[in-house]
Amino acid sequence: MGIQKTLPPGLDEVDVIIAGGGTAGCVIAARLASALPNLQILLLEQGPNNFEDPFIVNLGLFFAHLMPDGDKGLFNKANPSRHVNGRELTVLSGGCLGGGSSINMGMYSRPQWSDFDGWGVEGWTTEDMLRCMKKVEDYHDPDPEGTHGTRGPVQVSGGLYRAKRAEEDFLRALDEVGWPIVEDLQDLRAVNSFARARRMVSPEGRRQDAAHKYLHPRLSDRAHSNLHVLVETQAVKVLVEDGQAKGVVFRSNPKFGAADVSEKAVKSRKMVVVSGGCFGSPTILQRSGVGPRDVLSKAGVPLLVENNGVGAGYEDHQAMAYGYKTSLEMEETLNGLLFGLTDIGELLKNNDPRLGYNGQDVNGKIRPTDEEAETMGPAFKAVWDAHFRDTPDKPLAGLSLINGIPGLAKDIPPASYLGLSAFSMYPLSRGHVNITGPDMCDPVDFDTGFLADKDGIDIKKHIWTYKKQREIMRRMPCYRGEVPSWHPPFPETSDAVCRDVTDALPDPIEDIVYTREDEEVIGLHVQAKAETTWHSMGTCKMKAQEEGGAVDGKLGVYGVKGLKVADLSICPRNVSGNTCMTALAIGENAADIFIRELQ
Ligand SMILES: Cc1cc2nc3c(=O)[nH]c(=O)nc-3n(C[C@H](O)[C@H](O)[C@H](O)COP(=O)(O)OP(=O)(O)OC[C@H]3O[C@@H](n4cnc5c(N)ncnc54)[C@H](O)[C@@H]3O)c2cc1C
Repeated sequence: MGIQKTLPPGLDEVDVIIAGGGTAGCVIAARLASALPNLQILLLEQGPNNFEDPFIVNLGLFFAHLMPDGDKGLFNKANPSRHVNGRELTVLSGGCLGGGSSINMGMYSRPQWSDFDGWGVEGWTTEDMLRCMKKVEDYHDPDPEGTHGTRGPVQVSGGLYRAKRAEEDFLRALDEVGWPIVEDLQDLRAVNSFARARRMVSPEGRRQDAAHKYLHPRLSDRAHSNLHVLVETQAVKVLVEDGQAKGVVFRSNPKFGAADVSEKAVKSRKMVVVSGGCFGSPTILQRSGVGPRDVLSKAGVPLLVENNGVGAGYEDHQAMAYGYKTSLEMEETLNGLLFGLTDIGELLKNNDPRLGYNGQDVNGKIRPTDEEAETMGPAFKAVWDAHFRDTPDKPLAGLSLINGIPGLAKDIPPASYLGLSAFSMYPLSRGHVNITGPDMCDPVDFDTGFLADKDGIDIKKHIWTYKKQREIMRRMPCYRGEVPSWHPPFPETSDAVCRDVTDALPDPIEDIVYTREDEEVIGLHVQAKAETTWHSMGTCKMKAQEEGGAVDGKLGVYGVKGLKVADLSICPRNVSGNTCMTALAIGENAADIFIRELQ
């Protein structure tokens, strides 16, 4: 049937239903359809098709999806929280075919070696996941450690464009501060180092989303008549009968103007895979009657299977972004696009190389020394000893040089800014994603949990990172000061106060000395400004049920036969990297597991 918006007559029963056509979902649907040609595979995606959409295939237009009126993303609104100054954060997630991989910034990043091994689940070791990542990748750059794949569908390259002056300035500053620059930051081992960034783009600059790389080729090759895709179709709930998944209740998504939005059912003979991402998966399960007793009772959904792991333990990499003034020319940066001054039509007409550029040229993963950790107080030291000291590959923070103001800047005039984004790799704080009623349109009770850990350790991590990143930026030859609204408001009397400079800082450049009061100012600024990195995960964790897990090592939902979850919601613990490659690798590993079970 290919891609449709309504289920064609005669297709009211299939073998496998995949609810959610995002990053992992597309991989699973494609792999199952190829490996099991005798099985009918149906993929349901709540958002629109993404095929050849210029705002998707051109990575450089990613910022359009951040706009509040974007129709390819889902804007998940969190509850107000005192831990982030009472703000109601909005966390964007993928909302079209290809999910997050269709709208993300395409930054290529992978976890550290200790991450997957640390999950402690058979079949999900780092060796297992490295095999899956290699299966995903077609890596175009030097690979000194031999950890990358070259035969997978997803091309990884530098693309066509780099902002050379900012990149070289930043590398020079890194050298001055003493951070090593390595060839490959993503070899699963590199830490306390930086590298030129790679992107999930082809060498010609085309985005490598999961739908274009896995799904669309199979839908057009005439060899996969068993693969069916319904877009603009919401999976409302899984039909669970006698402890077994029997099908899915769905409806056309009213957001796209369908005339008939009544609920219908499609049956599955063998398996239902929920792959709705960190927000979609727990809410689909809870509407199905699978979840914590109190949540379902409050929402008025009859409890079929008590499963306390569904919806609990939400996490993200909490991010800070810092803006800097520079002597760069406007056209050496992406600020023209970010401030809406560049004519996108012209870029498209001229096939401008910046269309394949995500504005990130250098990335790093950094951690303090044991001695530095010691100076950050006994509570920090306890966390350090428990989570970091014996895993020396684990960074505390990820840094990226951003070739423009790192966000939607309404409060400052257009100019040639640079940004530095710094995110916390393993935050301690946790939130939740729960339904409040039985219907698709009932609001979701979403708590990010950001910065809510009892000893303020997540804030301390950002304070340490703030100081480190600023010392790099101050040493860039093009540095001309900080953008005050994108920095803590240090008092005039402080060494750390933000000032414009008319030239590069003269040598020797001394590190800023921060007082305790300055650190408090940074901490308050973090609470006022911390944002999502869009790396939501962990709301259906794969771990023992008595430890709060929702699914087992074969991704089976505890208490329901034939029901699986496969996306970033299954991550039992965080990973130190941007999460798209992890989601793709989860899709590959899940597909292998399901194929073995379905054969
Ligand atoms: C703006 C943004 C920028 C990012 N930048 C980067 C980056 O540069 N590098 C990187 O590595 N990672 C990045 N990420 C993160 C990465 O893309 C995601 O973590 C990853 O794609 C998530 O994969 P997933 O399979 O878990 O979920 P998704 O890809 O979100 O898939 C879930 C799918 O399920 C669908 N769905 C949800 N509910 C339902 C329902 N009820 N019925 C039917 N369908 C449903 C959704 O529409 C979606 O398509 C970014 C993410 C975003 C949003």
